[in-house]
Amino acid sequence: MPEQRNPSEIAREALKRLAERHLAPTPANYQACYNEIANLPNVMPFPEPPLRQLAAGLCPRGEVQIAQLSRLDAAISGRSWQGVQDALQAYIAAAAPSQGATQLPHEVSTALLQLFEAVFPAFGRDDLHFCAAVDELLAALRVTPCEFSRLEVVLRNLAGLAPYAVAEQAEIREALLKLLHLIIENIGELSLDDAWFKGQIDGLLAAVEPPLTLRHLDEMERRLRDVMDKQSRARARSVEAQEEMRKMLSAFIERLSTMNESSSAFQGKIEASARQIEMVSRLEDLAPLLKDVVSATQTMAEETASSREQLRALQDRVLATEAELVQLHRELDSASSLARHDPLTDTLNRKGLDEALEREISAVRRRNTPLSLCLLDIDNFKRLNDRLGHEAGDNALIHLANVARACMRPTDTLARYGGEEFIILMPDTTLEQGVEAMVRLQRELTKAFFLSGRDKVLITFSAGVAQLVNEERGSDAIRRADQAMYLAKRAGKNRVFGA
Ligand SMILES: Nc1nc2c(ncn2[C@@H]2O[C@H](COP(=O)(O)OP(=O)(O)OP(=O)(O)O)[C@@H](O)[C@H]2O)c(=O)[nH]1
Repeated sequence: MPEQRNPSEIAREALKRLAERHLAPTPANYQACYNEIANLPNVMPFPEPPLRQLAAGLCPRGEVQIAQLSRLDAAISGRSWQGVQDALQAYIAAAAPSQGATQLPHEVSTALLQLFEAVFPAFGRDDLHFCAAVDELLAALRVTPCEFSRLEVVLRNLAGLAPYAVAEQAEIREALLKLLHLIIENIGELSLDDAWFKGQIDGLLAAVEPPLTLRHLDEMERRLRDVMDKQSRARARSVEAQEEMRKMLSAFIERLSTMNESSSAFQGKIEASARQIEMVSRLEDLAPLLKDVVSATQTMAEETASSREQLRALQDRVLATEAELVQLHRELDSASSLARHDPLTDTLNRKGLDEALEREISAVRRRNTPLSLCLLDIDNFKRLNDRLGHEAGDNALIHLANVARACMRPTDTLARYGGEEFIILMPDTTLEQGVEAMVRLQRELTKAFFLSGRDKVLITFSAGVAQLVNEERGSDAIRRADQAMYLAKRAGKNRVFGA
């Protein structure tokens, strides 16, 4: 039977053993020596505090690691070594894929799934093989865990089909554009006699040239609507006018035939009376015959007068309809003012600007990007008009619009706001960038002289630029730009001020 020793002796002995073995005097080492001397099983105390410290130092990435960390917490609380070991192994396995890993981390497969689900609808569902391969890929990504080997197979399959699907989409786009060209040209052919139509059609054809942006397409749709609107109004009115003319013509013909009938009846009556007169021998027999002739002549004269009257009324109506048609043509020709384009400079007019501004504002609010707008006013334009004539003034406006168009971004919009005032909408542009863009336009204008006959004329402008602020209405931003432009004029003209 082993000798029973008291705890204070064991404690002293344990201290001596620590010193003999040159062990660090930690509680764990002391406990181990004590147990050894006392013949107790050497149970390691559960190191909860350091394990908690370790757990607190871990930075989990992704749902799997977060789950394993709470498993580790639970294992520490339950003082389970096995639990701690399992949780740590799983935590490490869920880290970024190392060489030899066979599964895609969950967060990566989820992100890929979201990306592909957003991108693939753009390819349409025309190509059945491609669609099947896409569905396979999405299904593989939806499986948790997502195996690399499976993913590789479906990706290879999809990569083989993708170039054909992309090429097909490009071909479809090109074919649609060709079709659109054809339709527009055809509309143009039908309306070649009208200069307004011709201008709109040319604009439309220019708009369908690549690069094709949503703005281009939107612009094209609006122009096409103008053309269609004008055509349908013209067609409706000319059908009506034709109908009126047709009715008038048939009334005219009817009238002529009645006149003809009554004059043949008159002729017959006169001839009969003449024969009877030849046969008459007594004067008293002649009197009633003459009376008949006089009354037939009177009736004829009355009918002729009324026919003349009716024909004159008909003629007046024809003339009125003709005048109405001329007026209609005039109205239709000025329809461009109702449309969205300024006929002189081919920039947007006020109506077009309002629509474009609304469109841009809702786009910047959706995308949370900046929008700047510039109001520019040509300097001393009255003097230019007075010196060189109104036509030269018009050409100067066209020149400015052309130079502005050439140095603006394709996404910018140019509109004629008033006589010699223009507005430029600049999406994705801050106030600073907007001011820079306008200074650039000023520089371009000094290089691109306006030629009036043989005179080189330098056109300058003053401008105010405003960046749309939160919830601000377009009209308020224009007002701010206008005030800044006014200050630029006051400061000596040929300047750009930010609002
Ligand atoms: N040729 C031409 N002139 C126009 C047109 N629209 C407006 N104008 C003229 O532009 C001139 C503008 O004159 P003002 O408003 O005094 O401005 P300004 O002479 O440019 O003077 P500042 O703005 O102070 O530099 C007027 O004479 C208008 O008749 C147009 O379509 N064609």
